[in-house]
Amino acid sequence: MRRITFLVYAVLWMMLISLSYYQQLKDTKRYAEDIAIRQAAMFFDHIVLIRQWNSSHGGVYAVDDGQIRADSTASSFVETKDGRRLAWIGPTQMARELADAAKSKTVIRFHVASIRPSSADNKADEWELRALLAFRNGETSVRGIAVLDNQPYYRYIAPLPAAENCLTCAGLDDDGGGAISVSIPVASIDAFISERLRQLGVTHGIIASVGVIVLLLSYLAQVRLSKRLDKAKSRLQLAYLDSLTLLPNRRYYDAFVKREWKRAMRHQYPISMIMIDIDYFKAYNDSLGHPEGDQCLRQVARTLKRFFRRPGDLIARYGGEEFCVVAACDANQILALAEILRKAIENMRLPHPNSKISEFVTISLGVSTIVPREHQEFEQLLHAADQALYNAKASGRNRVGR
Ligand SMILES: Nc1nc2c(ncn2[C@@H]2O[C@H](COP(=O)(O)OP(=O)(O)OP(=O)(O)O)[C@@H](O)[C@H]2O)c(=O)[nH]1
Repeated sequence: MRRITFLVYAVLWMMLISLSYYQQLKDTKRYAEDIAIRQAAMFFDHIVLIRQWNSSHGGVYAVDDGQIRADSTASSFVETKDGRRLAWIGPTQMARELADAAKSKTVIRFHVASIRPSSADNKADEWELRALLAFRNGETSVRGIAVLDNQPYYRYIAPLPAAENCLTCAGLDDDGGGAISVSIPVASIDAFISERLRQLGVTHGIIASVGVIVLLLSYLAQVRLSKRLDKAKSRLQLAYLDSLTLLPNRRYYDAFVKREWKRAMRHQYPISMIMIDIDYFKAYNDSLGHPEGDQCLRQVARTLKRFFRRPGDLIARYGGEEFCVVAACDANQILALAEILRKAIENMRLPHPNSKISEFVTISLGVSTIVPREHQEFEQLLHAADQALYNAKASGRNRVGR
């Protein structure tokens, strides 16, 4: 894993965790809102039940302790034989009383709201008014978040059941088009879910950190592994590559030629070799110096290497200023290849001040081809190529010998 890959994975992981955190946060808040609204709806049902009970008894009388805000008309009060004063309380007034009690004793608010209120207490606020109008358009309940006394509240409102409205129309008290709204402070629900939100944050933080640590550890392990591999590779290269020309070395050549020899013997196809020697290289070194000689070897190697791309072919540095080619091809093909190599070096036009045959660096080549038989050894191929090289040198250099 490269550093950029690690960073991309880490960023993706963090994005995934953030997305999950955001989604769960949203779900939890929506769930809390659902619970609050459900609670409000249950509250609504209770109030309706109490109103219906009151209404079904044609209102109730309670001892007038001076706290009850009964209708102030004289007919709203009666006196018992024992001299106690009783106040008459209708369903709407009863709801008001309960609303006052809830306000002073709980965080929940409820309100009997009406478009045509029988008292100022029942006047709908802006949010309720919109809901009351929505009921006229067929809505059965309205929920939402709205500000009440400078505080956000989950709010639920539903119309009073038609039967009860009808009873109120009959004269118990008059809240035509009435509804009851129940409001629960957002803060009370937030307090309820804050622990869950904290847990969500901690869990996601832990999962995110563990993921990043695992990624980091696997990245570091991979870095260590690739360092080891690089070391092993360079050790292997040192063992099988010639450090000057970067061509395979003599050790690699030995293993390669033995393997190819056996394969050629098994399948009975020809195996060929070219021995290559730079002409008058001692004179080159003597005139231009050893470092220039090294440079010349590198350039010759680079040029020769261009012609060897097939996996079955090999060019190696045999030693000193000698190179060796092994190829799975016949005598004509190896002869043609050798001639191509000779020309390629000549065409480099690398100045050779002390050569007796050219002003440029040239090579002599010896080729040999054998279809290996059981009793033969691969050295025969080498000896034949050596002999051919000797012939090329003897007959004037810068040529291919056979
Ligand atoms: N600069 C340099 N020279 C090398 C290296 N390896 C071998 N030589 C030189 O190559 C020269 C080979 O000389 P000889 O074997 O006499 O052959 P030659 O001078 O090329 O003569 P012919 O092959 O007969 O044309 C020697 O002087 C070696 O020192 C090397 O790695 N770098």
